[in-house]
Amino acid sequence: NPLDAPGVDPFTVAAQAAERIAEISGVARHDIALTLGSGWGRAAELMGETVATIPATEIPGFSKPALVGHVGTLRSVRLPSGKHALVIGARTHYYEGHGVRRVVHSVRTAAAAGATTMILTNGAGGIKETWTPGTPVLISDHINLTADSPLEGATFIDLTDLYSSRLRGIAREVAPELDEGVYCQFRGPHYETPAEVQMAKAIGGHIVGMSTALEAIAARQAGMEVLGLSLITNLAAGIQKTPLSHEEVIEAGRAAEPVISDLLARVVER
Ligand SMILES: Nc1nc2[nH]c(I)nc2c(=O)[nH]1
Repeated sequence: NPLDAPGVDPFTVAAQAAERIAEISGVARHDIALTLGSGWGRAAELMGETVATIPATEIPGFSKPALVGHVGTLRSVRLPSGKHALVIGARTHYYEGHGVRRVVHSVRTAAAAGATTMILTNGAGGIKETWTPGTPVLISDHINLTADSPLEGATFIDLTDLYSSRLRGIAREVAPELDEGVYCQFRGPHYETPAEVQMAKAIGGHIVGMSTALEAIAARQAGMEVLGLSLITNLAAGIQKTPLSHEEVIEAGRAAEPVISDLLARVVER
């Protein structure tokens, strides 16, 4: 992967990736980009007409998906407004151990492709007991527990209102019932112990996951406006009485898919 070469500039690779996307899709500029996490996969076809479906392996810096079910493709979608959305279905997770550059490459590529809005979605564990599996929630802020950053060198970036209150306002106009919470990114790939979930709660977290925070920081560095949405597919360990199971997670995501994909399509239309 070109991003692994020592001394390579990740923004150069992102520019090459954006160029390739423009070539293959025939779309010179994408106005908005979305990363679809567990349970959000259906949103792409609901939000507009797919102009091109691009295998991630065709694009410099992207890698084959590690998760079964995560189809490693990017889609160029023409929205009813005539704008274009770049839908990224090939997220690289931090726990794959390929380094932060690979984790945030899709965001940097989206910015290089012209996107000024980055919508980050994920599947996550819920700490708030009122959230049942299948509940989508807005991310109001994050706590980055990875002890890592996509920023290199003295790039002191402000992260105030990182999860745009303007975009959250629009989302709530579309779906007033949406709750919100603070997202804690753990390194994973193990789920948290009940004690770690209580720690996350004690430090102000409401959602536990293994993605998104590092991507959001990179999106801010690229000057993009960020909207984050978590699909609560399970209550975090210790919050619910039964042990976590990956099957339960997949099932909850599948059941919620039509609802949240429609929600996302309506938010994007705005
Ligand atoms: N860290 C963490 N990530 C998750 N992703 C999903 I789906 N559920 C969880 C969870 O309970 N904890």
